[in-house]
Amino acid sequence: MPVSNPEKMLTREEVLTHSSRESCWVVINNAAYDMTHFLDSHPGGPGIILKYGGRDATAAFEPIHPSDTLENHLKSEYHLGPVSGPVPEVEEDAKSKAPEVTPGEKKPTLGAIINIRDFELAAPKLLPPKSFAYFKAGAESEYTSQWNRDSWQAIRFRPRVLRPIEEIYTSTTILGNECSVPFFICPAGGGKLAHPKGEVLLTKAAAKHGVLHWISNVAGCSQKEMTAAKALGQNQCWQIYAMSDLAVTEKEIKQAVKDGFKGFCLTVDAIRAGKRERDMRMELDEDEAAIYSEEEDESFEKEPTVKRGAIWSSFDWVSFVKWIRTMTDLPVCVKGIQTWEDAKLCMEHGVHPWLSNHGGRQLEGAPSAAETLVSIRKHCPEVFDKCEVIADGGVLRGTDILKALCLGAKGVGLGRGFLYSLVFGEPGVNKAIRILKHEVEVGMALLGVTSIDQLNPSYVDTRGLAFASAFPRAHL
Ligand SMILES: Cc1cc2nc3c(=O)[nH]c(=O)nc-3n(C[C@H](O)[C@H](O)[C@H](O)COP(=O)(O)O)c2cc1C
Repeated sequence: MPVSNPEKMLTREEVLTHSSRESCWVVINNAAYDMTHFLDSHPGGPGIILKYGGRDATAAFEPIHPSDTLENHLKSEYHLGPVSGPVPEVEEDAKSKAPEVTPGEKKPTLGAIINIRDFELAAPKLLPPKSFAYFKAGAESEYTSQWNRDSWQAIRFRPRVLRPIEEIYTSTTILGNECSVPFFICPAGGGKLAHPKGEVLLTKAAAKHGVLHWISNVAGCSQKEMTAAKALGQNQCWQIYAMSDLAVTEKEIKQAVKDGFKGFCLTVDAIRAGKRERDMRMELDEDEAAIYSEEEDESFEKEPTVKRGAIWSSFDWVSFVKWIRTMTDLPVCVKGIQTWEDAKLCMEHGVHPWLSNHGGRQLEGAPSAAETLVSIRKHCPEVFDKCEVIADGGVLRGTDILKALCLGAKGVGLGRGFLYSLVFGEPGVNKAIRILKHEVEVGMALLGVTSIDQLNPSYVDTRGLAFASAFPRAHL
């Protein structure tokens, strides 16, 4: 039962007694919250809240929840009020702590990073294993996330020589937004697992370099914080997971329009959470597991790895477009297009195809964006004229970006690359952008082009893609 007088200062002793399924309170930033009625609605499951029952959960709560989460999702009667003294925290396991430096070992430094893969190699030495696993995880055996990378490599260039190359221009537009480079920051949740300030640092670095930032509606920072972090004239776009409570999503979209966001995408490849086993193993927690007896073990009955609320899965092409067009005339992408047939449907419905398999985190065995680009070119090349095709997945290099552009992509996104760079804060993201821009420039010069609009399919040979796809490399 919620306490009757929310103004009353709660005592530490009182809070400590509410640690069961029947009455579960947690303390966040010195205020107590009654979670009892929210336990079964929590997207991450009840176990994790019960673990913090009667305890201070601030350290576990803050990295994964926007600052307005409690205000938005927990009824005000369950906001119990301030607690008079410190409440004990739960001792975190080693998987939740940043690794200690062993004698003789050096922590990776930003100065030593020379490519995007270096950020990935540095991240597990700086991040708690759970956080790294969340970023790195792909679905099931992770061959799709690996295949995303391999498929860019399977494409070869056809460089042209003896062309005068003086200045190189990397600027372009993506959905009408001026961008200094043809790559952008993909929407991704979990930024605060990389850095306490989270996605606001991504947006600051993006502003500094004229890079488009596409912000996730399940980012660790709230919509308000992301808007506040926006520089004057900066282009930000908003990614939508249509949540099962559509009214919440509608409110966000309307707010994003008001706040001057420049475009939207609906992510459609995640109506269920992919089975990310790397992540699941990290989440296995003996304390949580002990809360249930063997008979009560309900794992695999519900979504096992979901970290967000349930998704509205009843849209079809017509109802989605009708719905979004009641709220905005801005450019809209459908993120998660994996076949030429669906790319064509995007064209027919006046939206843009975003070729993505969610970084291999959703359907194991899904095609890479490189493959989908090739099949659109073969079956319905008119899509490239009528729409702006966006691509992401497995991009590590400026040359990967150029290959996608040669095949018709207008903008190329990176998810993990920027999350790993965020481990070094804003300077890390700045460096990632500079590295990619440098690689794009060098690649363009060596290909024999001086501006992005000169890139076309004659600069690539995609024959190797079909052979390479026959031999995927699984990692788990
Ligand atoms: C940790 C993580 C969180 C992500 N969160 C979202 C998200 O909230 N919304 C979304 O549309 N895509 C999300 N994605 C997918 C990315 O937008 C993008 O499609 C993918 O990361 C591209 O592949 P890459 O990581 O190999 O670059 C996420 C990806 C990662 C790795």
